[in-house]
Amino acid sequence: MAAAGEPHSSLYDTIVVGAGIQGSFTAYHLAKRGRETLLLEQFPLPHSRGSSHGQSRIIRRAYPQEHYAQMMAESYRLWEQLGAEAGAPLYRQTGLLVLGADTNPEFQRCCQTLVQHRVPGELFTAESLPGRFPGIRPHDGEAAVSDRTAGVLYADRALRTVQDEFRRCGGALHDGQKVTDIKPGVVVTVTTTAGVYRAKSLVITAGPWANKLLAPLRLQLPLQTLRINVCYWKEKVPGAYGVSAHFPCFMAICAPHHIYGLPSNEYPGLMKICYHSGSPADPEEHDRPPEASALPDIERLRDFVSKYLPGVVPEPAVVEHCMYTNTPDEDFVLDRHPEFSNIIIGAGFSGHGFKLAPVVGKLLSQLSVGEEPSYALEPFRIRRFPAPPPAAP
Ligand SMILES: Cc1cc2nc3c(=O)[nH]c(=O)nc-3n(C[C@H](O)[C@H](O)[C@H](O)COP(=O)(O)OP(=O)(O)OC[C@H]3O[C@@H](n4cnc5c(N)ncnc54)[C@H](O)[C@@H]3O)c2cc1C
Ligand SMILES: O=C(O)[C@@H]1CCCCN1
Repeated sequence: MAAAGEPHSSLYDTIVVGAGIQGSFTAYHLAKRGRETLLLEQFPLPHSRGSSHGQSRIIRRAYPQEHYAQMMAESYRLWEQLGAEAGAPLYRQTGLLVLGADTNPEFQRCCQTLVQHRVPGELFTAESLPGRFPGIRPHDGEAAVSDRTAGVLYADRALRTVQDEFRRCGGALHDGQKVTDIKPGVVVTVTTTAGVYRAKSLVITAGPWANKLLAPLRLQLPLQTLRINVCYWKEKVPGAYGVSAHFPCFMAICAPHHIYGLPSNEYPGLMKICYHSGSPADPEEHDRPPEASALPDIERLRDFVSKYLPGVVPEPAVVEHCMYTNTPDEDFVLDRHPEFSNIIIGAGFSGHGFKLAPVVGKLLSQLSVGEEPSYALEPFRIRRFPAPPPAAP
């Protein structure tokens, strides 16, 4: 086994490009199995220009799609295991409320998966909900279902922990090295701004930069990169919507996009409440201030806060930024490159991939060693997208 951080072979089993949560988990699973693994990251770590930074993410089993609800059972176990290995918990159970019109099909599918998977929780009507959670004011015809297993992942800590554990298992992590060229073949050659590396397989988990890396490999996925405003809102009474007051996470099924919130914790007195969409942006422009036309999301959030959360000031107190990489159906891409079978792609996590990263990493590691994946990968195949029209002559 290699000493921490030191490759001892010029030919790696696998190179993973991108040390966000998906690449870091993939590398961790590989190193844990004794594979010689190199994880490459373009920016010095930690950084906040991709999708995996920040203190919090929701973890939940309340999913309308069966395939995610199923994967989440294992994901919880793997998060628990990683926390135990590192000696620090990686999430806090707070519960989650899914709020929606009781006739909404997505709301009903969430209820069904929770029942099918025997997830502990309760169903509330618009009348019964305020008795239990006085901070939320639902409207007539709305209902809520709780997922008691849900909570808040400590995202920054989780990312650092999985990278530390990867190194502890003998993996090499080179940050501040941008991959500038990939030569496919039985042995893949990867050139960075600092060196040339070779491996038997390559995993690309480049977040919003995925299509930039795939273009020279003659592949473009239908990905849309969005800049998301991450908004924090002031509680009128500090702590009233806090984890200590047992306020849960929530996900409101609204059209055209959901609104979700996390109890106050990371910034005392501030609740994180966000819109599940943003404005199209190139990841290189992540830090550019938004144009006025990019703010309808904040208007929608103000309206939601004033209608549903009477104890929260309807004006964002802090706005940070993060990137989504969306597929048209918001399902992930977990697949082999159609031409180069030893190049594996993990992309399009569509704003909901953090909680699933332990399982995603396992699946990508299985694909890269040529093993049968533990879950059916049909929902995640590249071929579900219509082929792009041929380029004009
Ligand atoms: C505001 C917001 C809220 C979210 N909320 C939730 C939530 O509550 N629950 C949940 O489960 N998920 C949530 N998500 C989604 C989740 O955070 C993402 O799905 C996940 O972080 C995606 O990780 P990634 O590794 O694919 O991408 P990234 O974190 O972007 O990682 C990709 C990495 O690749 C590197 N890279 C790119 N190109 C190169 C190159 N050429 N050479 C070397 N390195 C390269 C990048 O620098 C980057 O570090 C949220 C996302 C956002 C933005
Ligand atoms: O993955 C999640 O749980 C959050 C909340 C809902 C919208 C997407 N992101």
